[in-house]
Amino acid sequence: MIDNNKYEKEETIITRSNKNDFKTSKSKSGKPQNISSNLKSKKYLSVEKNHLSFSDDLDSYEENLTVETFLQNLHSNRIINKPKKSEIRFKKPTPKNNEKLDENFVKTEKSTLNHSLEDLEKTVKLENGLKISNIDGKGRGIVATKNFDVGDTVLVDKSEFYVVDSSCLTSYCSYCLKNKSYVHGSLKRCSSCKMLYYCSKECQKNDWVIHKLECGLTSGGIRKLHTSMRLMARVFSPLYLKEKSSESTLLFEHAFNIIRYQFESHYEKQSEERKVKMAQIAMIIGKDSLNEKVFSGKDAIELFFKVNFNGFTIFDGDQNMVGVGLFCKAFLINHSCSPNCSPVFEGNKMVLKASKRISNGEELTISYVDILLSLETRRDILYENYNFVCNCSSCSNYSSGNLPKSNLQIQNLGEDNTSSELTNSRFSNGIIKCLNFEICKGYLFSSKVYYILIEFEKNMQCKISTTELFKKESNSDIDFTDVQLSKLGLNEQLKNKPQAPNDDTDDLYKQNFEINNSNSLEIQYCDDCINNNKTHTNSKLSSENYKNKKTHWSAFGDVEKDLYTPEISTKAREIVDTYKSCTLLMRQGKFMDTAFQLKKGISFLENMFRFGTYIQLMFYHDLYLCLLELQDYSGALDAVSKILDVLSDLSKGKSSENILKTIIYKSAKLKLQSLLFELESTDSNEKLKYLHIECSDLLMSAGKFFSKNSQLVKNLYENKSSLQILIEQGKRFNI
Ligand SMILES: C[S@@+](CC[C@H](N)C(=O)[O-])C[C@H]1O[C@@H](n2cnc3c(N)ncnc32)[C@H](O)[C@@H]1O
Repeated sequence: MIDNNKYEKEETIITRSNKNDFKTSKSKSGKPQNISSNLKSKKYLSVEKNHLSFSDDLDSYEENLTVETFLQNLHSNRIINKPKKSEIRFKKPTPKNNEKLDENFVKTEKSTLNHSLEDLEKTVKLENGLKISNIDGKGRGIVATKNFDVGDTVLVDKSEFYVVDSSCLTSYCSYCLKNKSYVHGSLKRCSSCKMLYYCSKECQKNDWVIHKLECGLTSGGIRKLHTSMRLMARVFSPLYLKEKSSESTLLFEHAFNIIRYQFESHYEKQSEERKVKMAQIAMIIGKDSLNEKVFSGKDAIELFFKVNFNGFTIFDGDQNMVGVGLFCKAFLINHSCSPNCSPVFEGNKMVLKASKRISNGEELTISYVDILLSLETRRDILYENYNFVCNCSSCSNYSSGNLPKSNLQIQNLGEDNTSSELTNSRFSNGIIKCLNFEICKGYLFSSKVYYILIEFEKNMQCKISTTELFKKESNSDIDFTDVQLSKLGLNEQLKNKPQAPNDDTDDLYKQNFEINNSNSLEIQYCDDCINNNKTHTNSKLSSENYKNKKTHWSAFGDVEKDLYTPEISTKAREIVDTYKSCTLLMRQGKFMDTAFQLKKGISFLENMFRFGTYIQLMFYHDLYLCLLELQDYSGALDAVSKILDVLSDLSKGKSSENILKTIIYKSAKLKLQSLLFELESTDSNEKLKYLHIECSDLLMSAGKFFSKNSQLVKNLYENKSSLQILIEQGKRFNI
């Protein structure tokens, strides 16, 4: 079934005749009939970093379909047997109609959500040291029955149902999830659906049993199934298994039953609109099983919600998002914005590591969202996607107010006076990403603008005139620029100066912000972040700044005055210090040293996640800058936690060379790219010297860890031609 890269050959339309197989039909034109031609989804179940992945953000497929009509039609087999459009256009149900819904369900097996925890434990089979418990206000959860140290593996869980995300199907083997760069030869495409890729025939063969339905749906004409829909097709596959007793089919069935009977669906809490969306998907994917009444309509819809609410984003060793999977133990882990565990993946295997010390009796938690998001944003995501309001310590500490709100709207008035958005939702909490971020890597932010931002965030739009942005302030360690913020209706807001938490910060506010009468405001911003959008390059790597250790990226100056409790501030300082040295070391390519530095500051890890939240709230911009810098190199938190994994493994006498290599490789590659970028725009001798030092550092550090023949080194040297340019340039300047 592997295509052997004959992509150009004519597409085959497959009709499977076995009664268990999925049938596709031909349209008059001879092309596969598109049974979802009315699918109009633009967005689909999104997969976000550190999320349990899904949100059912589908646009409606069939606007007037209701759950009730879906079910009614289902039972009269009208929907399944190719309904006419007119037949499935019904009015929205009244609540009364809704009540009738249940009567229409074909009852299959009852959900076992209410079964005893002991039964669940027998089914799920957790490892020693863990048990399932009811957790107040959260449903079921997993609790430690022994102590775990930071870095310990707490749980290992292999997914039976997972998919490579549609955006990267060509880069990963759909079975073993290996990236193509680690595969001998190229990935081969499934000749049937022409959508999935495999690294070997063996992988394709192993995947076939679970890919079959997905393959049929795809080759049946729905050429571009969403990631989520493909996952759902996979979940349905065990219903079509022929060899009922083989080991793998038993595993699939076991997993399927856990998903079907144990995953939470939040069905009752879902809006009619959402249910309709799921019904539409059920019509497409679960068609046959619904026809054969293996499932009731409600069961099918619920199953889709279950898949929706319980998926994990899978990452590869480089922390790139690969796809989504369902994990039949880990689904029980509840969320906290200050979690004590963090999942890492080896293919479809999740390894849950303790990111904090976990005591006997403590609940295991992971973060379903990016902890660097603002409280408000986290809340929105959690409520929207997982139907709960988080009450963890990070959230409740701040629920009483005094929070910077998100959604600061700042517009950049370009030279031609066209306005364009400067905001970035991820860093919406007062940190404004430069429009040209990919080039500039710049953020507008400073703890000094903290208070003013809070004010601005209250529904107003500010305009920044770029012509005023670039006056440098001399004698400043950090490059600041005076920014003229002309405002829209700001008068009242500015007169009512924002409340600072204490006198010191109030003074700080006074020193830094001047309100003038002409409806404009002088404000100081970190300059390099927004330095001339058009020409700004990666200034953090510029030689001058590097040598003087005072780039705006390494503004490791004093942490600003305490904005919150002394305890938090002290912790923040410690972390800033740790980050400071880590960032520097990492920037120099001294990864081993970075690791040791991190080991020294091991308490950093314990607080890393917790402070992920505080960092942004407090606007300790130095700390945040460090984070960003680390992130630039190798995915910040992930890289750091990986380094720590390495350390903890090393200290247990194990070697995690591969992890370290991956970090180094990725970091090195990124660094190289930045250097080359710099190089292209430089004509200064001085700078070239610096670039060469950087490069040799880079290669030396790479050389420390790689054998010359390793794939990683080969990959790194793929950039050889660019390196060559660098060397040639160096020769010209006698370096
Ligand atoms: C992946 S499941 C976790 C296991 C779940 N408690 C159960 O019993 O199946 C996610 C669901 O658990 C609940 N949950 C997770 N974390 C929570 C938290 N911090 N507070 C309240 N509910 C939470 C929500 O209902 C959420 O949709």
